[in-house]
Amino acid sequence: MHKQLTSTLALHALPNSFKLARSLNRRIHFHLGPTNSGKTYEALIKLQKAESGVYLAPLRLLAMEIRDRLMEAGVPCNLITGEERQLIPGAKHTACTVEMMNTNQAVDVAIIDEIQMLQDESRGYAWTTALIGAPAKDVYVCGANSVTEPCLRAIKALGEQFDVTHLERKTPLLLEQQGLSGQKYKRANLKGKLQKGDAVIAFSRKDVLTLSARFRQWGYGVASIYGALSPEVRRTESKRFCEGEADILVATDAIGMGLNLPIRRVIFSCIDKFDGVASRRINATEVRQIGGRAGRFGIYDIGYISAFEDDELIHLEHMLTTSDVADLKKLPISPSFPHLSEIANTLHSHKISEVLAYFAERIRIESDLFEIAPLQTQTQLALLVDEYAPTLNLKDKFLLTCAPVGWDKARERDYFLSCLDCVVNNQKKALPNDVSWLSSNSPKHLEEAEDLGKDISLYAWLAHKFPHHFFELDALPALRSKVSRYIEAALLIQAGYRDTSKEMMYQSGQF
Ligand SMILES: Nc1ncnc2c1ncn2[C@@H]1O[C@H](COP(=O)(O)OP(=O)(O)OP(=O)(O)O)[C@@H](O)[C@H]1O
Repeated sequence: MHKQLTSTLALHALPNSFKLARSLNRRIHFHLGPTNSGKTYEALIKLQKAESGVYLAPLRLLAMEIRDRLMEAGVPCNLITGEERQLIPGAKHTACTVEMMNTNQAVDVAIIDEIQMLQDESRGYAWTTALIGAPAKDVYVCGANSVTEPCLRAIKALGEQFDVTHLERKTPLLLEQQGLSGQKYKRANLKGKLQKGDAVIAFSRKDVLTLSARFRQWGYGVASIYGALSPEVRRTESKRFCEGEADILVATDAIGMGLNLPIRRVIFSCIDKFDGVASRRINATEVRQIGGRAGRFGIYDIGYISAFEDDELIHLEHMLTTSDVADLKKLPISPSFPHLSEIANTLHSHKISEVLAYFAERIRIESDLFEIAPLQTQTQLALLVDEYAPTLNLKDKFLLTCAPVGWDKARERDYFLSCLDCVVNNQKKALPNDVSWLSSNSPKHLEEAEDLGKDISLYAWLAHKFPHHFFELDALPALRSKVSRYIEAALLIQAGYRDTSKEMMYQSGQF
């Protein structure tokens, strides 16, 4: 049965399923290089001048930034993400998140940004689809040089024309000789060492808030950016830093992609990051991507990287000099609904988790170019969907497994389940409540507000897939904006926590 299924699914023939792309005689231009090398800048000029085009973004934030940029340049541009469709009459340009690419609409120029995201376990497959299926005569592929080899092999196998431009950083990047706090970390040693244009990097929300509050007490204007903040809030915070209202930026690696920030020096407050399983040292890609943000071209002549402690600089130096070429031999692909439907028919199963598990574990493709992506997140959501919505049809179940939900976060999962309940019982679901504290001046609901922001995002996503059940899309922007305003105000006065994780480790003698 397995063999028969594999040949029916014909995954190795994936490129042929993008008929429009195959018919366009595409030329692929690889613009590869480190951060701040101008690789996106050059491609954006081509996009702007083209009759029609699409920009494929890794984040909603970046899609918004590019849409604004094109509009400011007088080029009407649509914005399409999982959460919104802002269509401008007559627009021939679109900025969208990579998963929203329209494979049936030919354009002159497409930009695929941050191609190194092919390495991302849950979303990498979307970059494969973009690379193989973007329906444009000229496709600009921008990003780090870390995944070039499997991309080039795929393009050569397609027989398409390509060129590769390696770009260099536009400003030098220097590692400082001493950590801010010297040999051993002491909180008091940092005082007076920070300068305007510094970005202090921490790897948890708690540390970002604690350091932000402390630096504010020391008299600095501070902007804060971390993953749980919506793109709207991140943009406001980044604007405060860009316009000089904030002297210092405190951020997680959420600044690694997508924002043009006038950073003079990136300072790592620690070099360990919890990656969901364990704490580990930050790797070469992370150090380059985050540290490389220093020395924005046109603003600073040199970018600097530093750390709190001298010893941490040794690791940073090592990461800046070792190769960051990824161990990615083949491009990840994930199943489309017709694939899964085929498997479901063969297995006589109505369970999406069973079908996905079969795909992930049993389907092997004989291809030098492609391999099945790890489908862990989707499979976990599928288990929830089968348990709580067993009667839904397979197509709806499949859609729900693609929802942007952190299945391992209890609160996010609970909200998702409450939405699922409405779909399965054919009920309507209102937007989350406009709670009274959103109108208050107290920062104590900051975390709740971040959670509310995530629920609103999921609601928006569902409203585009199941508009009958999630019917309040029109009221959503006002609530979203109220939540953002609350968070922005709270960030300016929040008190943080007593100690950072590094300080707690020192106190507990773990160093
Ligand atoms: N030739 C140029 N003339 C003027 N400004 C430029 C030029 N090239 C790049 N820049 C500016 O330098 C900055 C970095 O450029 P760009 O965003 O293209 O870099 P990148 O290599 O894509 O890096 P990142 O990964 O950080 O986005 C941007 O602010 C961009 O506007």
